[in-house]
Formats: sequence, structure tokens, C-alpha cells
Amino acid sequence: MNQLFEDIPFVENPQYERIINDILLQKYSIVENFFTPQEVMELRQSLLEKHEANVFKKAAIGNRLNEVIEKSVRGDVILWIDETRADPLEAAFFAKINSLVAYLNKTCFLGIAHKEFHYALYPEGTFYKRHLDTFQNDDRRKLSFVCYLNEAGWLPENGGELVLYFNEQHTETEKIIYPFPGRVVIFESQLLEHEVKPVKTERLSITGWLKTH
Ligand SMILES: O=C(O)CCC(=O)C(=O)O
Ligand SMILES: [Fe+2]
Repeated sequence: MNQLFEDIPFVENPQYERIINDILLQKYSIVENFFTPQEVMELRQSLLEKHEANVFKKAAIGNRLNEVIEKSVRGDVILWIDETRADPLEAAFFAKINSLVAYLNKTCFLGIAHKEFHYALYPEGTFYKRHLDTFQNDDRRKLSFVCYLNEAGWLPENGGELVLYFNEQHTETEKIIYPFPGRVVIFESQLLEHEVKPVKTERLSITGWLKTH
């Protein structure tokens, strides 16, 4: 028989299945072991080295053609990561992201075709006021992805918690998420307003978006 499609065996991935179920049920998912502790530690070192080399920029609001730096809205500094020029560590980071994206596209027909990721550092005293990620004038953003790179022993008192807001039947509820090292949060970019509460100790992360077309 003439086979049109290759028989690529589909292997169910329990971690990805849990992420998909979480997002379908509650619009977000929290994963504690998406990256290994070693990867998290090395990504933190990489972030800190690049930050010391003064290549981070003040994060802006608005789209990329019309950026405004507004410290009353967000005070973090960021560095976009270019996948085509990724070092081995960043390449390993993107390999895991790409594996998740391939799975999502295959099982959920999400049509993720692009992605953008940046390192982020929130100096003490900074925050990111409540917003929707599509407020960057980019409705191609489907899923927001944050991985926290703080040191082991991060305490809730350090501030910088991510708060997700839910509006159901005219009642607002919130979910508070502490930026513990290695924790990954994935949520629906177009549906969930969220904010980063004021940071009392420098807060490190990689944030990105999985986008259509
Ligand atoms: O760092 C976080 O917890 C969220 C960051 C965020 O909301 C953003 O960069 O759009
Ligand atoms: Fe955001």
C-alpha cells in the first residue's frame, strides 16, 4: 500500500498532558520540574553575566514599533534571546520549548508557529502593574510562559509574586504564584490579566510567548 504518512509513533507525555488539562480547565498550569535544577542554575548564571555586561534594556510597553518606557507600569529590565544565536545552554532551553510546542500543535491543533523569549530582571522596588499580554498589540500571542530563575531558598516575603486574575460570573478571584526557582507558569495570554507585585529582592526569570502565524 502506498503510505502517504510516515508512521511516527505518538508517545503520550504525562507532563505535557497535565499542562494541557490544566490550561483547558483553569487557563493556567504550574510546572515545578520543566527544567532540571542544573539548567535553572546555569540559566541564572547566564542571566546574571549578561546583566553585568550591561546588555539589558529597560522593558517597554506597547508594541515593538511603538515602545514607551513607563516605570509606573513596569520596572523590569530585559534581554531578548535570539534562538538563531543561542549558546548551548539557551539551545537546550529552546529544545524543551520546541518539544512542548510540537506536542501542543499535534494534540491541540494550536498552530503555534512563532515564539519570543527574553530574560527579565526586576530590581528591588519594581513591579509590573496588572495587564493582559496582548496589550502589546499582538493578538498572535496564545500562551505566556514564565520560568523563574531565583536562588534556592526564595521566600514569599521577597515579594514579586505573580497574581493571575479570574472573572467568572461577575466575581473576581485571584491566584497568587510565588516565583520559586525552577517553577514554570504557562497561561492563556489573551484571557488572563495578571501582575507582578512589588519586588523586595532582585527577581530573575525568562518570559516568553508562543504565537500563531
Ligand atoms: O514574571 C512574571 O511573573 C510575569 C511577567 C509578565 O507578566 C510579563 O512579562 O508580561
Ligand atoms: Fe505579562
